[in-house]
Amino acid sequence: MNQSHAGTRLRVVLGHLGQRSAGVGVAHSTSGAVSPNSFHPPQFQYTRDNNVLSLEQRKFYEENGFLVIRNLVSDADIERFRNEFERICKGEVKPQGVKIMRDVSIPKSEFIPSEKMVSKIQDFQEDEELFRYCTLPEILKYVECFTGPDIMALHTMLINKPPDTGKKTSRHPLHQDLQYFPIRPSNNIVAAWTAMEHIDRNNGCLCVLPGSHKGDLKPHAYPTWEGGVNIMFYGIQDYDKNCPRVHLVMEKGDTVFFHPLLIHGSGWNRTQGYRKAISCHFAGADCHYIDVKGTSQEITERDYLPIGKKLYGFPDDTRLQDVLRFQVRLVKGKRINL
Ligand SMILES: CCCCCCCCCCCCCCCCCCCC(=O)SCCNC(=O)CCNC(=O)[C@H](O)C(C)(C)COP(=O)(O)OP(=O)(O)OC[C@H]1O[C@@H](n2cnc3c(N)ncnc32)[C@H](O)[C@@H]1OP(=O)(O)O
Ligand SMILES: Nc1ncnc2c1ncn2[C@@H]1O[C@H](COP(=O)(O)OP(=O)(O)OP(=O)(O)O)[C@@H](O)[C@H]1O
Ligand SMILES: O=C(O)CCC(=O)C(=O)O
Ligand SMILES: [Fe+2]
Ligand SMILES: [Mg+2]
Repeated sequence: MNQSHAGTRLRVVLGHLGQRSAGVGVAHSTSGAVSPNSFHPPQFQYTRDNNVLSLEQRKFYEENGFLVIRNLVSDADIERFRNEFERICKGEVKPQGVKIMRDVSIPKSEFIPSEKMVSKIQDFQEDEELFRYCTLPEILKYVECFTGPDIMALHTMLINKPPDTGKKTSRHPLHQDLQYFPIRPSNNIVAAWTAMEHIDRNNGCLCVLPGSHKGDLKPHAYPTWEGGVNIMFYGIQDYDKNCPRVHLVMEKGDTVFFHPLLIHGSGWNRTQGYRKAISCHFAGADCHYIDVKGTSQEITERDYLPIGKKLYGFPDDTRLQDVLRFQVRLVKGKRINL
Protein backbone atom coordinates (compact mmCIF):
# COMPACT_ATOMS: atom_id res chain seq x y z
CA MET A 1 0.00 0.00 0.00
CA ASN A 2 1.24 3.40 -0.93
CA GLN A 3 2.21 5.50 2.12
CA SER A 4 0.37 8.69 1.22
CA HIS A 5 -2.76 6.71 0.48
CA ALA A 6 -2.58 5.04 3.87
CA GLY A 7 -2.09 8.43 5.47
CA THR A 8 -5.21 9.80 3.85
CA ARG A 9 -7.15 6.77 4.96
CA LEU A 10 -5.96 7.22 8.53
CA ARG A 11 -7.20 10.79 8.62
CA VAL A 12 -10.55 9.74 7.19
CA VAL A 13 -11.00 7.11 9.89
CA LEU A 14 -9.91 9.57 12.56
CA GLY A 15 -12.49 12.10 11.47
CA HIS A 16 -15.20 9.50 11.22
CA LEU A 17 -14.70 8.29 14.79
CA GLY A 18 -15.80 4.89 13.57
CA GLN A 19 -16.79 1.63 15.16
CA ARG A 20 -14.88 0.06 17.95
CA SER A 21 -12.44 -1.62 15.60
CA ALA A 22 -10.86 -4.04 18.03
CA GLY A 23 -8.29 -5.27 15.58
CA VAL A 24 -6.92 -4.45 12.19
CA GLY A 25 -9.68 -5.21 9.76
CA VAL A 26 -7.63 -5.96 6.68
CA ALA A 27 -9.51 -7.46 3.76
CA HIS A 28 -7.69 -9.16 0.93
CA SER A 29 -8.68 -8.85 -2.70
CA THR A 30 -8.78 -11.96 -4.88
CA SER A 31 -5.33 -11.11 -6.20
CA GLY A 32 -4.03 -11.35 -2.62
CA ALA A 33 -3.25 -7.62 -2.39
CA VAL A 34 -4.57 -5.59 0.53
CA SER A 35 -7.44 -3.39 -0.50
CA PRO A 36 -6.86 0.15 0.78
CA ASN A 37 -10.59 0.83 1.00
CA SER A 38 -11.14 -1.79 3.67
CA PHE A 39 -8.07 -1.03 5.77
CA HIS A 40 -9.03 -0.03 9.33
CA PRO A 41 -6.15 0.92 11.58
CA PRO A 42 -6.59 -0.18 15.21
CA GLN A 43 -7.76 3.30 16.00
CA PHE A 44 -9.83 2.56 19.09
CA GLN A 45 -8.91 -0.58 20.91
CA TYR A 46 -9.82 0.42 24.43
CA THR A 47 -12.96 2.54 24.12
CA ARG A 48 -16.36 2.20 22.49
CA ASP A 49 -18.23 4.48 20.20
CA ASN A 50 -21.30 5.60 22.13
CA ASN A 51 -21.11 9.41 21.96
CA VAL A 52 -20.31 9.86 25.65
CA LEU A 53 -16.60 10.54 25.38
CA SER A 54 -15.34 13.38 23.24
CA LEU A 55 -12.79 12.46 20.59
CA GLU A 56 -10.15 14.07 22.76
CA GLN A 57 -11.15 12.01 25.83
CA ARG A 58 -11.17 8.82 23.80
CA LYS A 59 -7.75 9.46 22.40
CA PHE A 60 -6.47 10.28 25.86
CA TYR A 61 -7.65 6.97 27.32
CA GLU A 62 -6.39 5.00 24.33
CA GLU A 63 -2.96 6.57 24.69
CA ASN A 64 -2.67 6.76 28.49
CA GLY A 65 -4.97 4.09 29.94
CA PHE A 66 -6.85 6.41 32.29
CA LEU A 67 -9.25 9.34 32.20
CA VAL A 68 -10.12 11.78 34.99
CA ILE A 69 -13.64 13.23 35.03
CA ARG A 70 -13.86 16.19 37.37
CA ASN A 71 -16.66 16.70 39.87
CA LEU A 72 -18.61 13.60 38.84
CA VAL A 73 -20.01 12.43 42.17
CA SER A 74 -21.99 14.84 44.36
CA ASP A 75 -20.96 15.96 47.86
CA ALA A 76 -24.27 14.62 49.17
CA ASP A 77 -23.52 11.11 47.88
CA ILE A 78 -19.99 11.20 49.26
CA GLU A 79 -21.35 12.23 52.66
CA ARG A 80 -23.63 9.20 52.60
CA PHE A 81 -20.73 6.86 51.74
CA ARG A 82 -18.69 8.37 54.56
CA ASN A 83 -21.46 7.82 57.10
CA GLU A 84 -22.03 4.24 56.06
CA PHE A 85 -18.31 3.52 56.16
CA GLU A 86 -18.19 4.79 59.76
CA ARG A 87 -21.11 2.60 60.74
CA ILE A 88 -19.38 -0.47 59.30
CA CYS A 89 -16.08 0.35 61.02
CA LYS A 90 -17.82 0.72 64.37
CA GLY A 91 -19.58 -2.57 63.83
CA GLU A 92 -23.03 -0.95 63.87
CA VAL A 93 -23.85 -2.79 60.67
CA LYS A 94 -22.22 -5.97 59.37
CA PRO A 95 -23.11 -6.34 55.70
CA GLN A 96 -22.58 -9.84 54.38
CA GLY A 97 -19.26 -10.42 52.60
CA VAL A 98 -17.57 -7.19 53.68
CA LYS A 99 -13.86 -7.66 54.39
CA ILE A 100 -12.21 -5.30 56.80
CA MET A 101 -8.49 -4.70 56.51
CA ARG A 102 -6.39 -3.05 59.16
CA ASP A 103 -3.02 -1.58 58.27
CA VAL A 104 -0.28 -4.11 58.89
CA SER A 105 1.40 -1.67 61.32
CA ILE A 106 -1.49 -2.11 63.76
CA PRO A 107 -1.05 -5.36 65.72
CA LYS A 108 -4.10 -7.60 65.67
CA SER A 109 -4.28 -7.43 69.48
CA GLU A 110 -4.67 -3.65 69.35
CA PHE A 111 -7.49 -3.64 66.82
CA ILE A 112 -10.66 -1.99 68.09
CA PRO A 113 -13.52 -1.43 65.71
CA SER A 114 -13.26 2.20 64.65
CA GLU A 115 -12.60 4.30 61.59
CA LYS A 116 -9.04 4.86 62.78
CA MET A 117 -8.19 1.16 62.71
CA VAL A 118 -9.47 0.27 59.26
CA SER A 119 -7.33 0.89 56.17
CA LYS A 120 -9.92 -0.38 53.71
CA ILE A 121 -13.14 -2.27 53.42
CA GLN A 122 -13.79 -4.50 50.46
CA ASP A 123 -16.69 -6.26 48.80
CA PHE A 124 -19.51 -4.08 50.01
CA GLN A 125 -21.84 -5.28 47.27
CA GLU A 126 -24.39 -6.47 49.84
CA ASP A 127 -24.47 -3.06 51.51
CA GLU A 128 -27.15 -1.17 49.64
CA GLU A 129 -25.99 2.24 50.83
CA LEU A 130 -22.38 1.84 49.64
CA PHE A 131 -23.30 -0.19 46.59
CA ARG A 132 -25.26 2.82 45.34
CA TYR A 133 -21.87 4.10 44.23
CA CYS A 134 -21.64 1.31 41.64
CA THR A 135 -25.08 2.08 40.25
CA LEU A 136 -24.84 5.88 40.00
CA PRO A 137 -25.94 6.80 36.46
CA GLU A 138 -23.10 9.30 36.17
CA ILE A 139 -20.57 6.53 36.88
CA LEU A 140 -22.19 3.91 34.64
CA LYS A 141 -22.46 6.35 31.79
CA TYR A 142 -18.65 6.38 31.60
CA VAL A 143 -18.14 2.74 32.54
CA GLU A 144 -20.19 1.74 29.51
CA CYS A 145 -17.65 3.39 27.23
CA PHE A 146 -15.20 0.65 28.22
CA THR A 147 -17.35 -2.36 29.10
CA GLY A 148 -20.28 -2.08 26.71
CA PRO A 149 -23.93 -1.99 27.82
CA ASP A 150 -24.12 -5.16 29.96
CA ILE A 151 -22.18 -4.38 33.11
CA MET A 152 -21.11 -6.41 36.14
CA ALA A 153 -19.56 -4.99 39.31
CA LEU A 154 -16.60 -7.24 40.16
CA HIS A 155 -15.08 -5.82 43.27
CA THR A 156 -15.69 -2.85 45.54
CA MET A 157 -13.50 -0.95 47.97
CA LEU A 158 -13.54 2.03 50.25
CA ILE A 159 -9.95 2.93 50.94
CA ASN A 160 -9.13 4.82 54.14
CA LYS A 161 -5.38 5.33 53.84
CA PRO A 162 -4.21 5.94 57.41
CA PRO A 163 -1.59 8.46 58.54
CA ASP A 164 1.70 6.65 58.04
CA THR A 165 3.36 5.50 61.24
CA GLY A 166 6.78 6.16 59.73
CA LYS A 167 7.18 2.66 58.33
CA LYS A 168 5.66 3.56 54.95
CA THR A 169 3.19 0.68 55.24
CA SER A 170 0.46 3.03 54.01
CA ARG A 171 2.03 2.86 50.56
CA HIS A 172 0.43 0.78 47.88
CA PRO A 173 3.15 -0.63 45.63
CA LEU A 174 2.99 -0.24 41.87
CA HIS A 175 0.74 -2.95 40.45
CA GLN A 176 -1.81 -3.87 37.77
CA ASP A 177 -5.31 -4.70 38.97
CA LEU A 178 -5.68 -7.46 36.38
CA GLN A 179 -3.44 -9.53 38.69
CA TYR A 180 -6.51 -9.96 40.91
CA PHE A 181 -9.08 -10.86 38.29
CA PRO A 182 -9.48 -14.26 36.59
CA ILE A 183 -11.38 -12.53 33.80
CA ARG A 184 -10.72 -11.65 30.18
CA PRO A 185 -10.61 -9.81 27.86
CA SER A 186 -8.86 -7.11 29.84
CA ASN A 187 -10.02 -4.30 27.56
CA ASN A 188 -13.60 -4.84 28.76
CA ILE A 189 -12.65 -4.25 32.38
CA VAL A 190 -12.37 -0.81 33.98
CA ALA A 191 -11.90 0.66 37.44
CA ALA A 192 -13.75 3.72 38.72
CA TRP A 193 -12.02 5.45 41.64
CA THR A 194 -13.57 8.54 43.22
CA ALA A 195 -11.77 10.90 45.59
CA MET A 196 -13.86 11.52 48.73
CA GLU A 197 -11.80 14.59 49.61
CA HIS A 198 -8.88 16.58 48.24
CA ILE A 199 -6.07 14.12 47.47
CA ASP A 200 -2.54 15.02 46.52
CA ARG A 201 0.94 13.71 47.12
CA ASN A 202 0.82 14.69 50.81
CA ASN A 203 -1.93 12.25 51.69
CA GLY A 204 -0.95 9.62 49.13
CA CYS A 205 -2.59 10.20 45.79
CA LEU A 206 -2.74 7.69 42.99
CA CYS A 207 0.40 7.54 40.92
CA VAL A 208 0.19 6.12 37.39
CA LEU A 209 2.54 5.14 34.59
CA PRO A 210 0.74 6.53 31.52
CA GLY A 211 0.57 4.14 28.57
CA SER A 212 1.55 1.08 30.63
CA HIS A 213 -1.84 -0.49 29.84
CA LYS A 214 -0.47 -1.31 26.39
CA GLY A 215 1.90 -3.85 27.90
CA ASP A 216 1.27 -7.31 29.32
CA LEU A 217 0.44 -8.42 32.82
CA LYS A 218 3.77 -8.35 34.63
CA PRO A 219 4.95 -10.67 37.40
CA HIS A 220 3.75 -9.54 40.84
CA ALA A 221 5.26 -10.36 44.23
CA TYR A 222 5.35 -8.94 47.74
CA PRO A 223 7.81 -6.07 47.94
CA THR A 224 10.66 -6.54 50.38
CA TRP A 225 9.83 -3.51 52.48
CA GLU A 226 11.35 -3.34 55.93
CA GLY A 227 8.26 -1.94 57.64
CA GLY A 228 6.00 -4.78 56.43
CA VAL A 229 3.49 -5.21 53.64
CA ASN A 230 -0.28 -5.51 53.76
CA ILE A 231 -1.83 -8.77 52.67
CA MET A 232 -2.20 -9.03 48.89
CA PHE A 233 -0.44 -5.71 48.28
CA TYR A 234 1.73 -7.18 45.55
CA GLY A 235 4.07 -5.02 43.55
CA ILE A 236 5.75 -5.13 40.18
CA GLN A 237 9.52 -5.44 40.35
CA ASP A 238 10.54 -4.83 36.77
CA TYR A 239 8.73 -1.70 35.63
CA ASP A 240 10.41 0.88 33.47
CA LYS A 241 12.06 3.20 36.02
CA ASN A 242 12.52 5.81 33.30
CA CYS A 243 8.83 6.01 32.55
CA PRO A 244 7.57 9.28 34.02
CA ARG A 245 5.29 8.76 37.03
CA VAL A 246 2.20 10.95 37.00
CA HIS A 247 0.57 11.92 40.30
CA LEU A 248 -3.18 12.41 40.07
CA VAL A 249 -4.22 15.37 42.20
CA MET A 250 -7.95 15.13 42.67
CA GLU A 251 -10.74 17.04 44.39
CA LYS A 252 -13.73 15.59 46.20
CA GLY A 253 -16.01 13.92 43.64
CA ASP A 254 -13.40 13.73 40.87
CA THR A 255 -13.31 10.26 39.37
CA VAL A 256 -10.63 8.42 37.46
CA PHE A 257 -11.47 5.53 35.15
CA PHE A 258 -8.54 3.26 34.41
CA HIS A 259 -7.56 0.13 32.52
CA PRO A 260 -6.74 -3.02 34.56
CA LEU A 261 -3.25 -3.23 33.01
CA LEU A 262 -2.37 0.37 33.90
CA ILE A 263 0.54 0.29 36.35
CA HIS A 264 -0.39 2.36 39.39
CA GLY A 265 0.09 2.65 43.12
CA SER A 266 -0.21 5.22 45.86
CA GLY A 267 2.31 6.93 48.07
CA TRP A 268 2.49 7.15 51.84
CA ASN A 269 0.18 9.42 53.76
CA ARG A 270 2.25 12.04 55.58
CA THR A 271 -0.77 13.91 56.96
CA GLN A 272 -2.76 13.15 60.09
CA GLY A 273 -5.97 12.59 58.14
CA TYR A 274 -7.41 9.33 56.82
CA ARG A 275 -7.39 9.72 53.06
CA LYS A 276 -10.59 8.33 51.56
CA ALA A 277 -11.55 7.06 48.13
CA ILE A 278 -14.32 4.78 46.96
CA SER A 279 -13.91 2.47 44.00
CA CYS A 280 -15.44 -0.31 41.96
CA HIS A 281 -14.11 -2.55 39.21
CA PHE A 282 -16.51 -3.28 36.39
CA ALA A 283 -16.47 -5.73 33.49
CA GLY A 284 -18.61 -6.32 30.44
CA ALA A 285 -20.99 -9.19 31.21
CA ASP A 286 -19.76 -10.91 28.05
CA CYS A 287 -16.27 -11.37 29.53
CA HIS A 288 -15.34 -14.90 30.56
CA TYR A 289 -13.52 -16.48 33.47
CA ILE A 290 -10.09 -18.00 33.08
CA ASP A 291 -8.26 -20.58 35.13
CA VAL A 292 -5.23 -18.98 36.80
CA LYS A 293 -3.50 -22.25 37.66
CA GLY A 294 0.00 -22.25 36.26
CA THR A 295 -0.14 -18.53 35.45
CA SER A 296 1.43 -15.57 37.22
CA GLN A 297 -1.97 -14.95 38.85
CA GLU A 298 -1.73 -18.15 40.87
CA ILE A 299 -0.38 -16.22 43.88
CA THR A 300 -3.68 -14.32 44.05
CA GLU A 301 -5.63 -17.56 44.21
CA ARG A 302 -3.32 -18.94 46.89
CA ASP A 303 -3.77 -15.87 49.12
CA TYR A 304 -7.43 -15.24 48.45
CA LEU A 305 -8.93 -18.71 48.82
CA PRO A 306 -8.35 -18.96 52.60
CA ILE A 307 -10.23 -15.67 52.98
CA GLY A 308 -13.09 -16.98 50.82
CA LYS A 309 -13.11 -20.18 52.82
CA LYS A 310 -13.20 -18.37 56.15
CA LEU A 311 -15.90 -15.93 55.13
CA TYR A 312 -18.15 -18.09 53.00
CA GLY A 313 -17.16 -21.61 54.01
CA PHE A 314 -16.06 -22.61 50.51
CA PRO A 315 -14.70 -26.16 50.14
CA ASP A 316 -11.01 -26.85 49.53
CA ASP A 317 -11.29 -27.40 45.78
CA THR A 318 -12.77 -23.93 45.23
CA ARG A 319 -11.09 -21.87 42.53
CA LEU A 320 -10.57 -18.12 42.30
CA GLN A 321 -13.24 -17.81 39.62
CA ASP A 322 -15.75 -19.61 41.87
CA VAL A 323 -15.25 -17.01 44.60
CA LEU A 324 -15.55 -14.20 42.12
CA ARG A 325 -18.68 -15.65 40.50
CA PHE A 326 -20.21 -15.56 43.95
CA GLN A 327 -19.25 -11.93 44.54
CA VAL A 328 -20.06 -10.23 41.24
CA ARG A 329 -23.28 -8.28 40.80
CA LEU A 330 -25.13 -7.11 37.73
CA VAL A 331 -25.49 -3.32 37.60
CA LYS A 332 -26.88 -2.75 34.11
CA GLY A 333 -28.27 -4.74 31.20
CA LYS A 334 -28.18 -8.53 31.29
CA ARG A 335 -25.97 -11.10 32.97
CA ILE A 336 -24.18 -13.15 30.32
CA ASN A 337 -21.02 -15.16 31.13
CA LEU A 338 -19.81 -13.81 34.44
C1 LIG B 1 -11.30 -12.56 43.18
C2 LIG B 1 -10.27 -11.85 43.96
C3 LIG B 1 -10.55 -10.45 44.20
C4 LIG B 1 -9.52 -9.89 45.10
C5 LIG B 1 -9.51 -8.45 45.26
C6 LIG B 1 -9.46 -7.70 44.00
C7 LIG B 1 -8.91 -6.35 44.18
C8 LIG B 1 -8.74 -5.65 42.94
C9 LIG B 1 -8.02 -4.40 43.07
C10 LIG B 1 -6.69 -4.51 43.61
C11 LIG B 1 -6.59 -4.20 45.06
C12 LIG B 1 -5.51 -4.77 45.74
C13 LIG B 1 -5.72 -4.81 47.22
C14 LIG B 1 -5.64 -6.08 47.91
C15 LIG B 1 -6.78 -6.99 47.79
C16 LIG B 1 -7.00 -7.71 49.06
C17 LIG B 1 -8.02 -8.77 48.99
C18 LIG B 1 -8.65 -9.09 50.31
C19 LIG B 1 -7.70 -9.23 51.46
C20 LIG B 1 -8.30 -8.81 52.76
O1 LIG B 1 -9.20 -8.09 52.83
S1 LIG B 1 -7.49 -9.40 54.12
C21 LIG B 1 -8.45 -8.96 55.40
C22 LIG B 1 -9.57 -9.88 55.44
N1 LIG B 1 -10.32 -9.52 56.49
C23 LIG B 1 -10.95 -10.40 57.12
O2 LIG B 1 -10.92 -11.58 56.85
C24 LIG B 1 -11.71 -9.85 58.19
C25 LIG B 1 -12.91 -10.68 58.47
N2 LIG B 1 -13.46 -10.22 59.63
C26 LIG B 1 -14.13 -9.10 59.70
O3 LIG B 1 -14.36 -8.41 58.75
C27 LIG B 1 -14.58 -8.70 61.06
O4 LIG B 1 -15.68 -7.95 60.85
C28 LIG B 1 -13.58 -7.89 61.94
C29 LIG B 1 -14.34 -7.02 62.88
C30 LIG B 1 -12.62 -7.08 61.13
C31 LIG B 1 -12.80 -8.80 62.81
O5 LIG B 1 -12.44 -9.90 62.15
P1 LIG B 1 -11.22 -10.74 62.57
O6 LIG B 1 -11.27 -12.00 61.82
O7 LIG B 1 -11.07 -10.81 64.03
O8 LIG B 1 -10.08 -9.79 62.03
P2 LIG B 1 -8.60 -10.02 62.06
O9 LIG B 1 -7.99 -8.79 62.54
O10 LIG B 1 -8.30 -11.30 62.75
O11 LIG B 1 -8.25 -10.16 60.52
C32 LIG B 1 -8.75 -11.22 59.74
C33 LIG B 1 -7.67 -11.82 58.89
O12 LIG B 1 -7.16 -10.85 57.96
C34 LIG B 1 -5.79 -10.66 58.17
N3 LIG B 1 -5.45 -9.28 57.92
C35 LIG B 1 -6.20 -8.22 58.06
N4 LIG B 1 -5.55 -7.13 57.71
C36 LIG B 1 -4.35 -7.54 57.31
C37 LIG B 1 -3.21 -6.89 56.82
N5 LIG B 1 -3.20 -5.58 56.65
N6 LIG B 1 -2.14 -7.60 56.48
C38 LIG B 1 -2.14 -8.93 56.66
N7 LIG B 1 -3.20 -9.62 57.11
C39 LIG B 1 -4.29 -8.92 57.46
C40 LIG B 1 -5.57 -11.05 59.59
O13 LIG B 1 -4.26 -11.43 59.82
C41 LIG B 1 -6.52 -12.20 59.75
O14 LIG B 1 -5.99 -13.38 59.26
P3 LIG B 1 -5.78 -14.61 60.23
O15 LIG B 1 -5.28 -15.67 59.34
O16 LIG B 1 -4.79 -14.13 61.24
O17 LIG B 1 -7.11 -14.92 60.83
N1 LIG C 1 11.68 3.43 46.11
C1 LIG C 1 10.58 2.84 45.73
N2 LIG C 1 10.54 1.51 45.54
C2 LIG C 1 9.43 0.91 45.14
N3 LIG C 1 8.27 1.56 44.94
C3 LIG C 1 8.24 2.85 45.14
C4 LIG C 1 9.39 3.58 45.55
N4 LIG C 1 9.04 4.86 45.68
C5 LIG C 1 7.76 4.93 45.38
N5 LIG C 1 7.27 3.73 45.07
C6 LIG C 1 5.90 3.43 44.70
O1 LIG C 1 5.49 4.32 43.70
C7 LIG C 1 4.17 4.76 43.94
C8 LIG C 1 4.08 6.22 44.08
O2 LIG C 1 5.05 6.67 44.90
P1 LIG C 1 5.20 8.16 45.29
O3 LIG C 1 6.55 8.61 44.89
O4 LIG C 1 4.00 8.91 44.87
O5 LIG C 1 5.04 8.00 46.80
P2 LIG C 1 6.03 7.90 47.93
O6 LIG C 1 7.40 7.54 47.47
O7 LIG C 1 5.40 7.04 48.94
O8 LIG C 1 5.97 9.38 48.45
P3 LIG C 1 6.77 10.67 48.00
O9 LIG C 1 7.61 10.33 46.81
O10 LIG C 1 5.70 11.65 47.70
O11 LIG C 1 7.56 11.00 49.21
C9 LIG C 1 3.72 4.00 45.15
O12 LIG C 1 3.06 2.87 44.66
C10 LIG C 1 4.97 3.64 45.85
O13 LIG C 1 4.77 2.48 46.60
O1 LIG D 1 -4.46 3.68 47.31
C1 LIG D 1 -5.51 3.60 46.71
O2 LIG D 1 -6.46 4.31 46.96
C2 LIG D 1 -5.70 2.65 45.58
C3 LIG D 1 -4.93 1.44 45.73
C4 LIG D 1 -5.15 0.52 44.60
O3 LIG D 1 -4.67 0.72 43.55
C5 LIG D 1 -5.97 -0.67 44.76
O4 LIG D 1 -6.49 -0.90 45.85
O5 LIG D 1 -6.09 -1.42 43.80
FE1 LIG E 1 -5.03 -0.96 42.14
MG1 LIG F 1 8.52 8.68 46.12
